[in-house]
Amino acid sequence: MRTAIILFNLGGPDRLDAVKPFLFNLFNDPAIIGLPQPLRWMVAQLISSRRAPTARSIYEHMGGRSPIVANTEEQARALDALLGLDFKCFIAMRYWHPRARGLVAAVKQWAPDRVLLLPLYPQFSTTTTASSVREWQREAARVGLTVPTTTLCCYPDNAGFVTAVANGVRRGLAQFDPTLKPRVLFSAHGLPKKVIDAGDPYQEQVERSVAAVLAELAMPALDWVICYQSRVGPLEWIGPSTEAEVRRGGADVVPLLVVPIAFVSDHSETLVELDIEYRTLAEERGVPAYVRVPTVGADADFIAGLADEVRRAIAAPEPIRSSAGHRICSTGRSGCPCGQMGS
Ligand SMILES: C=CC1=C(C)c2cc3[nH]c(cc4nc(cc5[nH]c(cc1n2)c(C)c5CCC(=O)O)C(CCC(=O)O)=C4C)c(C)c3C=C
Ligand SMILES: [Fe+2]
Ligand SMILES: [Fe+2]
Repeated sequence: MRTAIILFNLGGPDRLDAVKPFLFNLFNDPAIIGLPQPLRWMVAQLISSRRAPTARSIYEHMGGRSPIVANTEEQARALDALLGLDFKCFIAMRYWHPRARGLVAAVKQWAPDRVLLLPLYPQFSTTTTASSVREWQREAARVGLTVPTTTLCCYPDNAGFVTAVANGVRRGLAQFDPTLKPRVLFSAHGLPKKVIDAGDPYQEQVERSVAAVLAELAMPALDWVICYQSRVGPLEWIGPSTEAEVRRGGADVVPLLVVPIAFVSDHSETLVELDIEYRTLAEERGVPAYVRVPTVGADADFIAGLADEVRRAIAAPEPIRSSAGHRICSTGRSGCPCGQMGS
């Protein structure tokens, strides 16, 4: 039985000239801006033009490109090595290359008996996982890739993921002067509040990830908070913001340990926003020490956790179907909220 595993992530520009079209693809996604066409197309042109200079300077800090593809390739190689020859990982980024459109033919040519969609987002959101799944379904239908396909919707408290994050927290805490009592900021990508109000389970799943990490750490006296970064646009986003928490760390004069809890590899949101912008803010605000925990990347525990999810998904009974009738969840988790979110 040959299984093609499609690893989804958001993607990022591979050169500075790609910043604007990457942003356009992002804002033209109905999962991000829910306007009808041609209005969405016009708004996406406007916002991507406005955002491009800021985004360009972000990517200039990383040598003019996002490292997200290279980092995802490393994860794919590690997962391939663990799963063996009956499995093959392919990478599909949502807003820049390699994209689903260019990938479906290669997957079809590999002649899998089944396809497993594995988002590199531990927590499900309509803006990320559901959007990637929908694009994959469209592209697979276009080339007649009709083999059974299931989606691993989410794995917020996967044991390997949780252990990898908890180990990162332990290593991070060890970097502080033992007389100091750092505060842990679990930082996740934010979302507009109205997306959560419409029933998106992302925030609840982020909270579930943090609860699992805290349970594994078993440090009842730990000072911690969940916060949300990377806000763009005029809408109200869920909070507290990571930026506000960095300021609070300065006001309270506590050292900060920043832990990415929704990103599983490094890119602009970690290498620039956390490592440059918030570190600078922390220095300006008098935070006594600022340490950022690396993302889980190709950490052995994390990759083993993904392999567990793959094996469990394959063994699961009939997947939960979304309201649109698509197979969206193969976790076998009863009551998994993704099933109601449409695909
Ligand atoms: C405006 C809406 C956005 C929503 C909603 C959103 C959700 C969301 N994004 C990620 C993960 C990533 N985002 C990345 C970049 C990025 N995201 C937005 C906007 C929204 N994201 C923008 C405009 C950008 C581009 C960079 C910038 O201009 O700031 C990336 C990739 C970064 C890279 O490759 O360098 C990731 C990954 C999640 C997990 C999420 C919701 C849960
Ligand atoms: Fe984003
Ligand atoms: Fe699910």
